[in-house]
Order: sequence, then structure tokens, then C-alpha cells
Amino acid sequence: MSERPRLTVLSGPSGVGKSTVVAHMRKEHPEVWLSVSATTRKPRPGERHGVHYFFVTDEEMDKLIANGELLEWAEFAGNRYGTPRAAVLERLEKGEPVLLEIDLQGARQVRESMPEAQLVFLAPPSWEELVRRLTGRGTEPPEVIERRLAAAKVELAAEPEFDETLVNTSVKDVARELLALMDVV
Ligand SMILES: Nc1nc2c(ncn2[C@@H]2O[C@H](COP(=O)(O)OP(=O)(O)O)[C@@H](O)[C@H]2O)c(=O)[nH]1
Ligand SMILES: Nc1ncnc2c1ncn2[C@@H]1O[C@H](COP(=O)(O)OP(=O)(O)O)[C@@H](O)[C@H]1O
Repeated sequence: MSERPRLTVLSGPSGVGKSTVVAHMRKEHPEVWLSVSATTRKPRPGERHGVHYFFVTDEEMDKLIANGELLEWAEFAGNRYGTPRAAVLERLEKGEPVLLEIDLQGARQVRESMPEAQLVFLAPPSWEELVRRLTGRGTEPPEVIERRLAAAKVELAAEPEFDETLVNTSVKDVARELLALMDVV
């Protein structure tokens, strides 16, 4: 019997393919609700406010934090990111499957505040492939890539803290595995 849908957290190093996997999955299963985070990072070309992120100023982020509007938040590679609390709780109350794509520090906070959450780690097939993907994406200058690779070492070491690990060799396979973990298929 399928249990009540619960919160699923997807984490993994920058460049491993989290956004690609989630986009692929949601194309076929738009009923999976993905939380849109607030961030102080500047938009990349093609990223839209309210779709990929809510792009906010430092002052706006300060307010969100001070007012307790974020379920969790973290600083990652020089920018702050946080999950708006109200929207997540609303979806969970409706019984909809909810997915958060957040970093390791955020995943740890969710584990504390919502112990029933399922934590899924997306791992690269190898370190070399992770470097290739992050560099190949071409969205960050070399010094930002260096910061993200330093963070990636910490994140990879934390993999045993997660309930499940999926290795992103094939986007299609991983998307299917994630759907199964979320009880969607
Ligand atoms: N804690 C936390 N991390 C987030 C949130 N939104 C995004 N992130 C994470 O922040 C990191 C950087 O995200 P981003 O700048 O979009 O780069 P990308 O994941 O490499 O495309 C990634 O690990 C994201 O999963 C959030 O709301 N909270
Ligand atoms: N399974 C895969 N095989 C090869 N390349 C991939 C795979 N998954 C993602 N990529 C590529 O790796 C790069 C980083 O993916 P992205 O989804 O932006 O990662 P993240 O959201 O984890 O930072 C992108 O150029 C993407 O097209």
C-alpha cells in the first residue's frame, strides 16, 4: 500500500545533474510539485523569476529569514538560498508529492525539522565526470567553479547521511528511480 506522500529532498554536488533530472521528471509528471527557492544569486541567462528561483536582494533575504518565512536556508558558494515555508506546507496538506532541490546544509535542517522527510542524494558516476559537467555547463567563471568543487568534496563525503543514493549516469533512469522513491509511479 502506498503511504501518504511525504516530503522528498534531492541534494548533490553542483553540476551533478539535479536540475536536469528534475526537469525531465516533471515533463512527464507535472503533478510532482517542486518548491521554488528564494536566492540572492544573480539569474543565469534563461532563468526566470518565480519559475527557477525567486531572485531577491540581500535585504529581502534578511527579511524572509527574520520573519520566519523560510523552512530552511543556507549560504552556498557566496550566495544565500532558502525554501519558502508556506507553499511547501500547503502542498503537503493537500497530499501532493513535494520535492525540494536544496544543498546539504538545507537537507540537514529539513531532517531536523521534518524527520519524516526522505533524503535522496544524487551522486556523479565519477569525480572526473562531475568536473566535466560543471565546467561543460559553462554558466560559471573558473573561480566560482573552484568554490563549487570545494563544496562538492564536502557534499560527497556526506552521502552516508542520506536515505537513498542515486547515481546520475542516465537522466532517464534516475528520473524514473526518483519517481518510484516518491511513490508517483
Ligand atoms: N539550502 C538550500 N539550498 C538550495 C536552495 N535552492 C537551491 N539550493 C542549492 O544551492 C546550490 C546552488 O544552486 P545553483 O546556484 O542554482 O547552482 P546549481 O545547483 O549548480 O545549478 C545547489 O546545491 C542547490 O541545490 C534552497 O532553497 N535551500
Ligand atoms: N546523466 C547525465 N549525463 C551527461 N550529462 C549530464 C547528465 N545529467 C546532467 N548533465 C549535464 O551536466 C550539466 C550540469 O547539470 P545540471 O542539471 O545543471 O546540474 P545541477 O542542477 O546539479 O547543478 C548540464 O550541462 C547537464 O546537461
